[in-house]
Amino acid sequence: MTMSDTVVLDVDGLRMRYGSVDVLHDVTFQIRHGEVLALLGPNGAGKTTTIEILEGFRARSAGRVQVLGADPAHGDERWRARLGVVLQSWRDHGNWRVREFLDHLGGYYAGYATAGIPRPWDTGELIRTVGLEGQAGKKIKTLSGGQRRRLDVAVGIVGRPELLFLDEPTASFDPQARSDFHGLVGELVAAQETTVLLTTHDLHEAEKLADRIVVLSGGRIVADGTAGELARRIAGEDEVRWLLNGQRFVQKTADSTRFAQELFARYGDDVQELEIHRASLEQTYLALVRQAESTPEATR
Ligand SMILES: Nc1ncnc2c1ncn2[C@@H]1O[C@H](COP(=O)(O)OP(=O)(O)OP(=O)(O)O)[C@@H](O)[C@H]1O
Repeated sequence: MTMSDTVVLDVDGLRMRYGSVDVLHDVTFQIRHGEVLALLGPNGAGKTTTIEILEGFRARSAGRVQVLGADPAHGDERWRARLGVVLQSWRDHGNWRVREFLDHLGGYYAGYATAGIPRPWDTGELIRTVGLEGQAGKKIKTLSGGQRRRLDVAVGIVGRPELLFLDEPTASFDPQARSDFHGLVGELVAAQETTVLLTTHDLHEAEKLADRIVVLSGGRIVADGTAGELARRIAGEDEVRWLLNGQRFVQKTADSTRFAQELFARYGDDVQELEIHRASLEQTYLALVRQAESTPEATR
């Protein structure tokens, strides 16, 4: 995947209030072309609200938002054709057959093709890409859960979106379907250079797919960086364990690679059973959320 410096999504000081309750406070982040960004956060943190504002489905209370160069509150059809949204699961159109349904939806995008981006995606090629060749002639209502999710993805990308929104894409997937889906998104990003904004509660998914992670807690961004950067900042140090002349040692260090090099330089083959434990994204995430939740409102 190539990431460029072009900012495709720019959120600055975003606020959202439902009635008298503020649910987003001064949310600021950017996404660059070709980047996969995972938006993480506990239930009620404001992820779906943020995504809906960015998609143009919900009006914000304040702040500046630019998505593919336009304000989503005023995005026209041409702008919308450049976005892809993978919804929770396609329940309608059960009597349509997979190929005719995708053909039909693709028709909406034909007028929005550009010199660089042929729209829509050729239906046969799209069906192969999402792995539904065997179901192309079947009615949607006869598809299994995993096959439906593949269809959801096909619906989301039929217009070859420049920016793809995935809101909890693998919730309720079995491990095989989840793994297939991750492969599919990885291929899409690599081949099409699509930019992706993903929300998930699955930290392995975030670690696997995302170049960058933004953590939202109580409507505020509490962290923004790569999984490695967040781990180093929050969990701090790696733990190195080894056995030397029959004795066990444990050492915390900020630079475990250098520590191990020095250990071998000093003791050579006498160092045995070396283990390096890095903080997992899960530990980091839980620490971040705990820290945010224990900070008094007035000091944030
Ligand atoms: N239409 C609405 N009217 C009033 N309050 C709402 C509305 N939609 C969401 N909220 C509130 O806004 C807050 C943020 O909700 P949101 O759905 O954006 O969170 P989330 O991070 O997506 O949560 P989850 O992980 O549970 O999906 C919550 O406190 C929720 O109760």
